[in-house]
Amino acid sequence: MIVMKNVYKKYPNGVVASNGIHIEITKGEFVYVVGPSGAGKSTFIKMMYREEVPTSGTIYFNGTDLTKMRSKDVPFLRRQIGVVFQDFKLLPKLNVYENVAYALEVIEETPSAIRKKVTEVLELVGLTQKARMFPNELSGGEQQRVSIARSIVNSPKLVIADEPTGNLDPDTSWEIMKIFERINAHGTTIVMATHNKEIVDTRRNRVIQIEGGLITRDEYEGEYRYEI
Ligand SMILES: Nc1ncnc2c1ncn2[C@@H]1O[C@H](COP(=O)(O)OP(=O)(O)OP(=O)(O)O)[C@@H](O)[C@H]1O
Repeated sequence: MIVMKNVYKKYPNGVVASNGIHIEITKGEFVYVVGPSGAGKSTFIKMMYREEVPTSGTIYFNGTDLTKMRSKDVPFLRRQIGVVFQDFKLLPKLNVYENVAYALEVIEETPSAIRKKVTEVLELVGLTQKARMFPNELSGGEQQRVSIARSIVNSPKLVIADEPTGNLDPDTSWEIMKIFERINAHGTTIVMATHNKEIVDTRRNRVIQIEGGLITRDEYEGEYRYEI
């Protein structure tokens, strides 16, 4: 699904955030990305949905070379990838239903298809009863569930999450984790950057560790451990 070959990324300020990354992530995998702050985790995952472009090297997403992709084709790529952030990034003036529906309206789905899909994903994340509420009326965990619903409403092949439990208490983090596991069980690939040791050590999955812009560990059913 994702293949990175010799990916190097230097920001304009001279910081090298990827220093020769090789990786392959296969359809259906659940992958944690761990490593110390500033290691290059966000840069690594931003390059997967072309939020950042490498300085050199190649990145394939389902056979398409993202480094050669024209800007006009980027929206098409984004429809195949759902993204979840630590700070939710919901639209404050839209209610739960509208926040999720928005992702489909921009791609001009029919109203009946939108209703069907939004209803389904709100059910999946357990927010059917809160569909008419606004983001500021929701708890952090509920807001994150809206943002997950929004990320999957297009039925993406890949969901990328950057510290999705970073702002949540431990119990709520577990609920969010279960939702990601449910999505993964449907065959969707999940790539999740996280600092949550408890989750990584309890729900064992592939662990890719990044330090200083390099992959320093890649283990199946790995632990969280890294030296700070
Ligand atoms: N847009 C940018 N411009 C310049 N430097 C950047 C930019 N984004 C990130 N960096 C730098 O690149 C390095 C890697 O950053 P990145 O955000 O990828 O790390 P991270 O592992 O996700 O960190 P954290 O766990 O703190 O989120 C850091 O030194 C950071 O300051």
